[in-house]
Amino acid sequence: MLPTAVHSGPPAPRLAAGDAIVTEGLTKRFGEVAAVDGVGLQVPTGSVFGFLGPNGSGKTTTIRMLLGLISPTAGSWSLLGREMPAAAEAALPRVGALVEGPAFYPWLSGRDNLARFDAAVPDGQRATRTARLDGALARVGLTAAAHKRYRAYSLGMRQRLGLASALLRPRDLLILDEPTNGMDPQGTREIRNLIRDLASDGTTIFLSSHLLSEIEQVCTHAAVMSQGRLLAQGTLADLRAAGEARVRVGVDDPTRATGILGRLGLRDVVASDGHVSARLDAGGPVDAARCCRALVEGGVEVSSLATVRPSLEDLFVALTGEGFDVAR
Ligand SMILES: Nc1ncnc2c1ncn2[C@@H]1O[C@H](COP(=O)(O)OP(=O)(O)OP(=O)(O)O)[C@@H](O)[C@H]1O
Repeated sequence: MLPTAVHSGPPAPRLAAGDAIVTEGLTKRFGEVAAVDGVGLQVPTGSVFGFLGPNGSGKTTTIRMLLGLISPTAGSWSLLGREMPAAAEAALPRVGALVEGPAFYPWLSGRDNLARFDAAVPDGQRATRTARLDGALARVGLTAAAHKRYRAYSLGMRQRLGLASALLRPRDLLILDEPTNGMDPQGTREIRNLIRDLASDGTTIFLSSHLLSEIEQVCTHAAVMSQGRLLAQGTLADLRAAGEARVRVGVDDPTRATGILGRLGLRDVVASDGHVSARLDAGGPVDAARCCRALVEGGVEVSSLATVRPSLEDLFVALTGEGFDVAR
């Protein structure tokens, strides 16, 4: 899927059978504020899809609409190929979610809390409950701490118990809102490994984050939100490739080199200590080899040559006009 950089109304994506989530023109207004504004998401089945955006950009509101927790003001969406909200009863049992942390009782153990959740699900057969609880606890690495009271759990353990509650049934899609928010590096690593684990079993995972590093480490795809609007989406590789490349050449005479590259028609030519760099327009007539040839023919000594692509961070800052937290 090619990245779509969208600045004036996102195109409505085609409804593809292979997509776990599709939204078209999804919009939520709170009074005058458009918290989510015409969002068209396309989340391929089997992807680990990062929903990235600064605080307040509309991620949680989008997720709450996807899950039917609030109604959109406009737009439509489907989960696992089923039109929502009409097919909620068929689709939602196959969707696990972690939004705003489930309410657990502090004085009950993790396992007892989970048992309460399991008992509340209509198809939770009693005879198989023990196996379900043990399976979910094992999945999130809480077997040893299963009988500890919830109030003694670390933030990471609490978050993992939340995930366990989402995993009591086999799921085709997991929707996780900021699953590592507020966690220390160790807890973050644990959740990240768990996500990789779940994804390797074929579960589609849609997770929101305001941390670019989170998305880069675990996701195959990403979408970027800013002020309620979807600015871009695609595979991480496609998003990276969408940024404009620059050629950077080590030279003995940057001033002369600047003139030569300018005459070639390159834009944004910048000379710095021992180097000259310029923008390489994608598909344009001038590539790095041609730059090098022109410089040498013009009497400039070339000591190094590199094509530099902007990082994802550069791209996202350019799209949103805001800095992202790139590390915790
Ligand atoms: N119930 C509500 N009533 C009024 N405004 C709301 C409501 N819920 C969200 N908003 C507003 O909608 C915008 C988007 O909020 P949202 O929580 O979806 O963003 P977010 O990207 O998830 O940010 P964060 O990571 O901080 O939760 C914000 O301006 C927020 O104040």
